[in-house]
Amino acid sequence: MAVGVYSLASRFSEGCPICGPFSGVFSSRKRRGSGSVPVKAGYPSRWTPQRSLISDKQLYGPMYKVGMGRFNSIALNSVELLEELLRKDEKFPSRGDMSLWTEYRDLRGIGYGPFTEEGEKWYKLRTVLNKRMLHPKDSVQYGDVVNEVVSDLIKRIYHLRRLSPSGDLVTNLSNELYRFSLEGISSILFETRIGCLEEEIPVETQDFIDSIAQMFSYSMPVAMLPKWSRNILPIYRRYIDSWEGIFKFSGKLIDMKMEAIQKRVDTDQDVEGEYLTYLLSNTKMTNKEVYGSIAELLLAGVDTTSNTMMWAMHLLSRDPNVQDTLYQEVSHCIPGDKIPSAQDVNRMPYLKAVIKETLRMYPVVPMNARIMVENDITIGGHFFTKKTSFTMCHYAISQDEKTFPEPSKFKPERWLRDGRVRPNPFGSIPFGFGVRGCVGRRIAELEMYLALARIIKLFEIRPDPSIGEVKALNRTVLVADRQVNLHFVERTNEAAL
Ligand code: HEM
Repeated sequence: MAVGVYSLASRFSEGCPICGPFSGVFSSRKRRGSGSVPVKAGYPSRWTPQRSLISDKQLYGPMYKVGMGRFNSIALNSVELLEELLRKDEKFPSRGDMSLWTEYRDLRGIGYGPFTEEGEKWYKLRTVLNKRMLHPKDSVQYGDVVNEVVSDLIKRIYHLRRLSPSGDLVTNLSNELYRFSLEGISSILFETRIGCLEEEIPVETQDFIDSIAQMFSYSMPVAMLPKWSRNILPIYRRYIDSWEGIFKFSGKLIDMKMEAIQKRVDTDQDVEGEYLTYLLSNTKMTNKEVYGSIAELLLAGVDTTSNTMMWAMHLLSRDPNVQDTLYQEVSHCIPGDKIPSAQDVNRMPYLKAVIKETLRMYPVVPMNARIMVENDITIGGHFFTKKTSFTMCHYAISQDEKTFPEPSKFKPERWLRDGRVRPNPFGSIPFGFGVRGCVGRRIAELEMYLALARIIKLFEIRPDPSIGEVKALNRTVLVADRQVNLHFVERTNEAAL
């Protein structure tokens, strides 16, 4: 077995709130007769680490050490090991060191949110945040809000098509879907629209979008550079400025909501509202925690949803049969010009299967991490001391042909509950697992279902052959390696809006 050092820096994006990979040291001891854990050697040649996870498994087996300096981890690359680890998850699971994000919060006295908080405090925070968000019935209440945003997305698709020379092409779909997702999650979290789908994005909203992009792009250099360089190089200042921009924008919207609530309280009126109102009127949460949590929910909820939608449309455009089956289901369940409601989605199993299969082929979070904080642990017959960091190789695991025959084929029917044997549930867990799993799952699914159902009802989506073969890159989330354009060929007319 090869022995050497593997560069984690080229494998992970350390700004990643979900992987939390720059965390901890590991220490393993072999159990009698179990052999040692192989160490992965060499550097990947391109930024396609999710694909190299598949070849790693062939070279090193399902468990191997990856690391650089003090950043080490044990990669788990089989469904069995993944299940074993997650079934032993601790009461307060941890993904690892989040100091890159907590530093700014400490500097400004802002509370931590669900990503950055740990231990019992994290648990208490999640108890409040989960309500009105995590149960499938909770998401139903956001159906109308999401549908309003979907209507604007569809108007925008019509507008962009009209501008294109062929009359039906939408270019740079990722960018359009980013605007849709940010508008969608903001309208739920802030209970207000922020204009991302308008032709001219309002200046404050654009500054906010730029701040998010800046924060992610400066995370990497800030993590890599020594602390003493912060006063000399401008990078750290820019990184801090980006957080200022994020909190300035979200803080202003939260303050406006607080004022509105206060006015109602002062005039003895009932306080009614959606998620932010619920958080602000919840006595278990301080305002500091609301600021921290809303910002982290926003940051987690945009690229994840938008890239998944982009991959779904990309896959559908390349598979007319799947697209047609989806169209048949949607038009049967949603006759005429009716706008699908959150409840209607439950009558569309194929729609749900399309998203599930998209997330299997392109798990937007291709790797995730866990650190056993409290206890030593045995995985696959190997003993690891507490504080060991584990990397869960979701991308490779969901491409394993033992769990998913013909893994590179887009087959939504694998997920149908029509009597067939369904795959091992740990084979594809795009939203994570257990109490630390994704809090926004139901919201994300609702947004994707409602948008996709309406788009497919109105348009046949076709690929743009000029862009060539689209590959996935790991940039914290799985993104396309090029600009994706799609033809939206109209099935009916604009009156269906
Ligand atoms: C397709 C869309 C999405 C995918 C695939 C996704 C995936 C994930 C994954 C894999 C995790 C880590 C779970 C774990 O460690 O077990 C996570 C955590 C999280 N997600 Fe999502 N997510 C999506 C959308 C959203 C949305 C829309 C929101 C906000 C409303 C959101 C908020 C969060 C938060 C706050 C966490 C951290 C939870 C914690 O540490 O307690 N996500 N997500």
